[in-house]
Amino acid sequence: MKIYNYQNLSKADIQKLISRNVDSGNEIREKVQQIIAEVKTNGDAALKNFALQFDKVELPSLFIEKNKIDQLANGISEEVKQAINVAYSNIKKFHESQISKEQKLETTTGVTCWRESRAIERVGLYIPGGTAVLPSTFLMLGIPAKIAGCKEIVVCSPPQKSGEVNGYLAYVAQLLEIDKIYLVGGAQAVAAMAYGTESIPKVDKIFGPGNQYVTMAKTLVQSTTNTAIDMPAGPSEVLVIADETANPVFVAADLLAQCEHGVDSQAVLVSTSKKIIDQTLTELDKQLEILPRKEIAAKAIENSYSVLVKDLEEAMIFSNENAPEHLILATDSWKTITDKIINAGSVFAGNLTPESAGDYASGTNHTLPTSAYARSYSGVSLDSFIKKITFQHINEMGIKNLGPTIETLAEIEGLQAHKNAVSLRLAEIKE
Ligand SMILES: NC(=O)c1ccc[n+]([C@@H]2O[C@H](COP(=O)([O-])OP(=O)(O)OC[C@H]3O[C@@H](n4cnc5c(N)ncnc54)[C@H](O)[C@@H]3O)[C@@H](O)[C@H]2O)c1
Ligand SMILES: N[C@H](CO)Cc1c[nH]c[nH+]1
Ligand SMILES: [Zn+2]
Repeated sequence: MKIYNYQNLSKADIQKLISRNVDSGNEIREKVQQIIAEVKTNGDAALKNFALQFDKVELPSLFIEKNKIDQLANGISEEVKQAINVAYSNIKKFHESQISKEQKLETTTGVTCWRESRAIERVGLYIPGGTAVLPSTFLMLGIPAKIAGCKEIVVCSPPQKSGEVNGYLAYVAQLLEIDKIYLVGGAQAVAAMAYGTESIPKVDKIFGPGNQYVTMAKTLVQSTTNTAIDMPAGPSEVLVIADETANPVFVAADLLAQCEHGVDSQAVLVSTSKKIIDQTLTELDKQLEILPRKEIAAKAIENSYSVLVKDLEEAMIFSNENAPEHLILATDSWKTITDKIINAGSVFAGNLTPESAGDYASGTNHTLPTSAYARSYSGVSLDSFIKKITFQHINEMGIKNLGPTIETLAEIEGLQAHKNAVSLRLAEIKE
């Protein structure tokens, strides 16, 4: 892992360092465009062909239903069920706490404005399953969708070699009372949910993380269909800010946790202490050696780097530029810097707070913006599954009070019909 000294970095160097997963040759875009076009034209048949091509599975059916889900879920151990139940309960508590009702407001006497929430009716959840199947993602997307009250929840996940999903995903489906899972992965799953096929219903919004193909597909379909997306949530990344109070063993473990997701993941260590950087790098090599996903993590470490800074303030400046998906504050002084955080998907504060807690079970959502999109996007929450509709009611006093203002503004915009809509009411009231 390369070490940079912040003092020696030019603005251009920093921009280069913080850019990640850029499809500069447009290779991913072009491939995904072809996949989308194929699904649009050939529907289910294309999905079966892609399952064969990418997942190496011949699928007699593109989905499994309740009987099969129950059978697969029954095959998992009580211990795992218990762990999933704890995660389910914490995620549910945290997302239920996001339910809110806004007050009605009288902006001018007789003019009342308010907002009401409505669930997005048809949502599509993408559960990654390429290099690792992620039942935790099913919890992270399914729980807020259920709390919001979405009417139709379409779930897609790549078929496993068995031609099914694994028992852990099936158990989560049971908990969420979801009776169907589509065995479709990658860009083709996103295309299917955006355009609809013979088997897969078109949805209003697609949620979920995925590799660069999935993320590109989401970005493309949101500009070519009326299907929205949660955010670009691509290859996992982490930035750790560590001072001399950090524990290099924990820091190395946190860096590797995101690196093991995929070869295109990235881990960044920003430290005020050269000693901590050196100790972390030594520890990184040690821990990497015994990881089952060593090859994947080692590749991701090639995309990773560390930066030596003069103090925590400088560390925060770099971190805000980077806008990481996950930001770990490996310092006992974390309380002194939280208000300086401007861009981050999710923050893990203090030396005993591993990022894995948020990945699985503390309650916060792990579906988060990557590739610096944390500058403008929030992670998934209950709000992601809800639209807020504005309402207004104007009574006689209200139209008398506000009418002349509207008439003047309509007049300066040269929109006579707008003005008439007020004037005719005012005239009627006077009569
Ligand atoms: N940002 C977040 O919130 C978040 C959360 C969890 C996971 N992730 C990320 O999700 C990703 C999951 O990736 P994954 O690959 O394991 O699973 P995935 O489900 O995203 O992708 C697997 C699918 O990709 C398609 N695919 C594979 N190779 C292809 C190729 N050469 N051309 C076209 N399509 C191809 C196949 O259809 C396959 O089914 C990881 O990068 C992980 O870091 C991100
Ligand atoms: N770290 C991932 C988000 O980038 C989420 C995840 C799922 N399972 C383990 N981790
Ligand atoms: Zn993770």
